[in-house]
Amino acid sequence: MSLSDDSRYLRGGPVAQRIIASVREDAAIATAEGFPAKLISITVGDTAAVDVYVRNQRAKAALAGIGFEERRFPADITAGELEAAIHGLNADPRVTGIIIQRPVPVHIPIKTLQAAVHPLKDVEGMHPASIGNIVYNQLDLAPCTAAASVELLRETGLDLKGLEVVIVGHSEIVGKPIAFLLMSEGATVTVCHHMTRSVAAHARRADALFVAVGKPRLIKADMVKPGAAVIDIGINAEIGPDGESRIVGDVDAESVKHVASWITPVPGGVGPITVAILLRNTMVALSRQRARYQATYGVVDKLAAE
Ligand SMILES: Nc1nc(=O)c2c([nH]1)NC[C@@H]1CN(c3ccc(C(=O)N[C@@H](CCC(=O)O)C(=O)O)cc3)C=[N+]21
Repeated sequence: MSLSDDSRYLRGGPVAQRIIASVREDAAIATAEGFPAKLISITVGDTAAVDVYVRNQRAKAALAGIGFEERRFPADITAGELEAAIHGLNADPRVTGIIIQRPVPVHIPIKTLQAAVHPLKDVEGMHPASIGNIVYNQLDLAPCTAAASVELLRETGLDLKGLEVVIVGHSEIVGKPIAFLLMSEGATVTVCHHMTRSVAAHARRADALFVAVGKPRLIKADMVKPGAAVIDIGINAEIGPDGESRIVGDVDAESVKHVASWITPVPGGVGPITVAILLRNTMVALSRQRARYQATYGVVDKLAAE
């Protein structure tokens, strides 16, 4: 059976399309009510992985009926100048959401930038106040890649309650939020990282294995439990046998597909859903902003009318 039509492949495209269709309906209603959604992307310097992501954001935002603007800043900008730009966007009522594309140059502390975005405009869920929500089981706006990976696991139909999940990689933006999302769903979660003694020993116990470390083909067939679901979040650029640049994940799909019951292709797996979730988060941010506006000024309007 060929790779592409093998039913063990969990493909992200159809899931992304479903999410975008629903976002499109919400965005059309909000626009008709006078609240068009607008997403601002902030890029600092040049990175290939960011270019792919931003290109897809622009295309899918257009499909969904969400405004999209890219602000590019040179790599030698200061943190203070960037913060000032973010404060300007926070204050602009036409701006619904702000995403700061990672990575940023080393002289800029990403945490400071993340914290500068107003929590109501934080469409990535990476502000310390937003990421706290997922600890409290409030899951409607979670970091995009993490939420996308969990959506793809849902496609298996596996019951998440009590599921043995192992996550390889404990980054703030992927591994840690996946752990919290799945704990909220009742899964039993193990998180492995660079100090874990035997990643293989943990990985082999997993009913669902998530991998987000950025090492091509790290996960081989002998690290996977027969029948497991393997969610590959890696995005690594490498030169293929034809001399062309290509994207590969962290899982050795060729060997793992003979052991796992489900695996996610790269590209075409988690990536497309990540973009769709970003747009969904933008609509969640918009409704929170409208609710805040109503709570603040609705009272004033009512008093004025009396
Ligand atoms: N603040 C921040 N948040 C991120 O989530 C973030 C980031 N910065 N910086 C860059 C990485 C990378 N990333 C991608 C997401 C989707 C695709 C994507 O759409 N991939 C498609 C298309 C690939 C293609 O067109 O070649 C796929 O995998 O099928 C790619 C890359 C998010 N990241």
